[in-house]
Amino acid sequence: MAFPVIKHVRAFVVRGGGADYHDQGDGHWIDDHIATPMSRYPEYRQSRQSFGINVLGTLVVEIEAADGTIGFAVTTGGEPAAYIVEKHLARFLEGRDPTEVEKIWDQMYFSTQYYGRKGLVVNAISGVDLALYDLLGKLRQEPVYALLGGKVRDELTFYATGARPDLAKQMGFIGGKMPLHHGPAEGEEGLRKNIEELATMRERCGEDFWLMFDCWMSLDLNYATKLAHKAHEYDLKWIEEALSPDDYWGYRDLKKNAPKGMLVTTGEHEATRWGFRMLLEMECCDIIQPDVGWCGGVTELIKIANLADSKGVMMIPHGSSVYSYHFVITRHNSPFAEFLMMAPKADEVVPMFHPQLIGEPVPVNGKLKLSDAPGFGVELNREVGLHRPYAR
Ligand SMILES: C[C@H](O)[C@H](O)[C@@H](O)[C@@H](O)C(=O)O
Ligand SMILES: [Mg+2]
Repeated sequence: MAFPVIKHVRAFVVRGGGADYHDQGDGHWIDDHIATPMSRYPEYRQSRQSFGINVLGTLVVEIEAADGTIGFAVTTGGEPAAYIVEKHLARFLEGRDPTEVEKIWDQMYFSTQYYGRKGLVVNAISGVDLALYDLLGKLRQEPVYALLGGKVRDELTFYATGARPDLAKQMGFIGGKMPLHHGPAEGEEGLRKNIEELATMRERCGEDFWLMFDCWMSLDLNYATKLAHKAHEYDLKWIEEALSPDDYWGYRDLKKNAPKGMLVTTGEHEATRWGFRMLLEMECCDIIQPDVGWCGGVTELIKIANLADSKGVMMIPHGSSVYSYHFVITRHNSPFAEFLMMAPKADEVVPMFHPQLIGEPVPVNGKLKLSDAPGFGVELNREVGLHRPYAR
């Protein structure tokens, strides 16, 4: 079966929520005194937007085939990522057979290795790779999960990330991951407040509901160890991304220090098979959490997930809407998925990448059956104000 060649690659930017889901309005739980590496500076402690967590905005990648079929994807990256797509990556796609996914990925990665390897450049590569999978699904008239080997279960089961695990339990989620609000700079008082918040949620949620802390890279090994042991009293299921993504040695030690039965997780700011090989071979964590829009896309996540599977480590992608759902449903070592509560008070289920994806599915009672619509099963909302800063 011959496929139409790729004619155009276009990169757009969009502001206001969507794939850059930290780009929210005032009063949102996701920007309310959450501990970060910048919390050591009091002026940057209350709001992550104050230090620029939302500076990039959303990157939209569109890939148009010669027959007019368009695949697209959204991720975090904004104008700098759009520049990389238009000025550097597009040359490896335009005029090419869209089924050459591995060769295209290889050329995108190794042509940018001298200035990329992780972060923004791999976000851009991920956006292109996701758009290519969406295009392939539309050309083959198959959902992406069918391109990845098919479903291993009928539906997805979710935990919820947000400030209100008690409400998440009422909505049918299997667990609630809370943002950690106080880091080492706030001393013993901050540590006490963290534990008090956990104790309150344990009281409201009962014994069996999963509760987790998301520490967003904010801690040091000693603080993380103390937090884990104090939280063990309230049956914290996992402590997430406690340390810097570069501190593989610290994660190795935290996994040894953590109470028996508590999971150590990380990976959302890690990238490529090589980064995750380091986490796995140094035995840094019990669950890896790559974001498919940041780690290299589907093509790279296949390699990452298989590495984890070979070591008996769960791979639960960081919340990335349909882009992770289509992957998770095909993997035995991904038994559940993350859903990020994007309602400002975390009190209702709204589409994670709202308003960018038309037809974006959401869990109902904590579960979701994916449709068999082609590609990732969503369409781009062209009313969101697409801007193409580096049109060619
Ligand atoms: C809730 C966390 O602080 C982040 O905002 C969240 O995006 C990420 O860490 C997650 O695991 O969902
Ligand atoms: Mg996280």
